[in-house]
Amino acid sequence: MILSIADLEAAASGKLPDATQAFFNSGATNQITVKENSSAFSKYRIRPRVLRDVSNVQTEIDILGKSITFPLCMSPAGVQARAHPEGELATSRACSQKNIHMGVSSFANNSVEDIISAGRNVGGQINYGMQLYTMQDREAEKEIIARAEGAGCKAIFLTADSPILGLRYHEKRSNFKIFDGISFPMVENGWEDKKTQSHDERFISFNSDSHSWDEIAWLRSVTKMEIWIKGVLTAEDVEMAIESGCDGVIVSNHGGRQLDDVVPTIDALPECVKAAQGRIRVHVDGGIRSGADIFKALALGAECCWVGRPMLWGLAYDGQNGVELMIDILYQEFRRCMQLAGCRTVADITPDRLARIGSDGSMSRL
Ligand SMILES: Cc1cc2nc3c(=O)[nH]c(=O)nc-3n(C[C@H](O)[C@H](O)[C@H](O)COP(=O)(O)O)c2cc1C
Ligand SMILES: O=C(O)C(=O)c1ccccc1
Repeated sequence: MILSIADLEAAASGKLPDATQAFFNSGATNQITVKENSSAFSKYRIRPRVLRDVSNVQTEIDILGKSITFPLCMSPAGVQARAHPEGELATSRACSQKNIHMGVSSFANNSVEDIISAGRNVGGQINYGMQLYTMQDREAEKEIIARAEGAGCKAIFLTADSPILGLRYHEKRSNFKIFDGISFPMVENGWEDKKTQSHDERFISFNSDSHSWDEIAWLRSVTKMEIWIKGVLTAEDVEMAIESGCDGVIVSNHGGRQLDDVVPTIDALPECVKAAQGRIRVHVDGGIRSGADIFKALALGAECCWVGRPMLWGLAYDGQNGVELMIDILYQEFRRCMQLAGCRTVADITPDRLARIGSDGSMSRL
C-alpha cells in the first residue's frame, strides 16, 4: 500500500534498474548532504494552536501570477525518460491535472514545446519555468531561452551551483549510461558524434565554468521572462541576486548532488529569508518528503517548496498517475498538517508555529 513518499520511494526503486536508482537517488561523494537535507527537518517541531475553526482551510497560493493548489512545484530534473518512457510529458500532464507549476530541465528528453502542449492538452493552465545552465555556446543558450519563451514559459531558472558537475561515486560505480538510446532535444544540436561520452565529459563540453553574476544582465537583454537563480545557500548570494535584479532565488544544493558537505537547505533558508527582507522571492528544495516538511519550510519563511526525487519516484512507479499520486500524498499531508496545527491560510504558517530542538534536547521558540 502506498501511503507516504517513503512507500513510493520503495515501490519506485524496485521498478528501476540498479544503475538508474544510483543516478536518481544518490548524492555527491560521501552522501552527507543528500541525507542531511531530509534529516535536518527533524530539529524543528510544530507548535499547534487549537480550537481555531479549520473547517475552511485555504491551501492555495499565487506563484508566477497564477494560483496553485498548495505551495509545491516540480523541480527541474533531467533525463525523465529513464524513469518512464513518457518522461516529462507524463510529469507535465500530472502537474496540469493537479494545478502545480513545473520546472523543465535543459536535459529533458522531450522538447519544451511538447512538454507544455502535453500539459495544456489535459486542460490545465499551469506555469512552466525553463532551467538553464550557463552554456559555453551563448547562441545555443539564447536559442533555448527563445524556444522556452515562445512555448509559454514564464521564468528562467539559472542553475548556479553547477559550474562543473559534482563528483558522483555511486553513479560512476554503477556505470550508468545517461545518454544511451535517448534524445535531449533542448541541447543536443551538433552532438550526434558525442553519444559515447560520460555524464561528466558531456557536461564539461557544454557547460561554462566561467559563469558569473554578469550573466543576469545578459539574460535580461534577451528575455522578458522572470529570472530566478537556483542553487543559492547564503545571505551573501541572496544579496548578489537582489543587486543583479533577479526576481527570485531557489535555496537549493541540487539535492546534494553537487558539492557535498554544504548546509542542508532547510538550515540555509532562515539566513536567506532574512537577507531577502521581502525584496526577492525565496523558494526552497532538497529533502522535502512530507506535508509537515512543506509546513516547516513555509514557517521558516519560504514562499513555496519544490521537489525533485519524489516526482521521479512517482514517474517511475506509474507515469502520470504516479506523479499525481505523489502530489496527492503531499497535498493531503500538508492540508491536514495546516488544520491540525490550527492554520486557516498559508499566511497563518508563521515562525511561531515552530520550535527548534537543540542537540541537548532543549527546546527553543523561533
Ligand atoms: C535525477 C536528477 C536530475 C536532476 N537534474 C537537474 C537538472 O537538469 N537541472 C537542475 O538544475 N537540477 C537538477 N536536479 C536537481 C533538482 O532540480 C532539485 O534541486 C533536487 O532534486 C531537489 O532535491 P530532492 O530531490 O531532495 O527533492 C536533478 C535532480 C535529480 C535527482
Ligand atoms: O544529475 C543532475 O543532477 C543534473 O543536474 C544533470 C545534469 C546534466 C544532465 C542530466 C542531469
